[in-house]
Amino acid sequence: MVLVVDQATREFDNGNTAFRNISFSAEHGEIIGLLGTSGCGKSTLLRTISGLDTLYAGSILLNGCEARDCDVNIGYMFQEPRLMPWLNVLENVLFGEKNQKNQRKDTALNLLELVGLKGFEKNYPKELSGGMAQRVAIARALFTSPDFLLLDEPFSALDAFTKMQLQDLLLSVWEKSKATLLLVTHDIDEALYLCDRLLIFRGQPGELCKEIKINHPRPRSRGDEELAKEKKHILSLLDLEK
Ligand SMILES: Nc1ncnc2c1ncn2[C@@H]1O[C@H](COP(=O)(O)OP(=O)(O)OP(=O)(O)O)[C@@H](O)[C@H]1O
Repeated sequence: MVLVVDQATREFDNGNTAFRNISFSAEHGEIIGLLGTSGCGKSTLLRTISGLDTLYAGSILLNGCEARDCDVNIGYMFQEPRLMPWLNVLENVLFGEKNQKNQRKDTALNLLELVGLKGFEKNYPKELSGGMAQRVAIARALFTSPDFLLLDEPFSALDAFTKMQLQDLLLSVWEKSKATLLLVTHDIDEALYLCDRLLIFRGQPGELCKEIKINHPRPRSRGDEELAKEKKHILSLLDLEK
């Protein structure tokens, strides 16, 4: 197991507890979806796994090393692309790279081609559509060849068509990189389309109420009847079924 979360809890100074006694694990190359109602601690959990938030109780092991202490290669994507407005597309992908050798530049250019942005390397963020900017964010997240890719609602601000395109793009880059993916999403269809396993969270503080294995082979069909049944099941777990 490349990720082992054991009885993890995050309580803030003001008394808020984001999540409580969470335990799960992930295998190398798995795509895990984190689903749950608003405020049940999904984003905070992702931050603690990334090592950005170190004040958790319990244990979070990444490749056998405690998250707060280790230096694992992690890519992070958010709902908004968070690009540097004063840097062009290529420079955004290369941002933070100390070694400006041509080889790294080639890696960035290859990634931009992979995400469909060949020819836009010199454009600035304000010249891009929302979908294009998120493509840059994907390329940037993959630039360091991360072992783990953490995605916090990465497509939720996009229109339905762009969202579907980028979901397919994510799958195709994952096929090549085989990073372990953790995807926070509110979109059950997206989770069922992309993930190998879903973790369903509930409550405030959030607790893990169910793990669901999605055994469907890829490529999956978005209209699949079995997945539609699974969606109904998830809606009932979240008390959202009408
Ligand atoms: N820095 C903080 N200080 C105090 N409480 C916090 C802090 N960050 C998050 N929380 C609390 O932790 C809980 C979980 O927040 P979090 O953003 O992780 O939930 P979420 O499931 O990602 O929500 P959403 O789906 O709405 O984005 C909330 O009650 C929130 O108020």
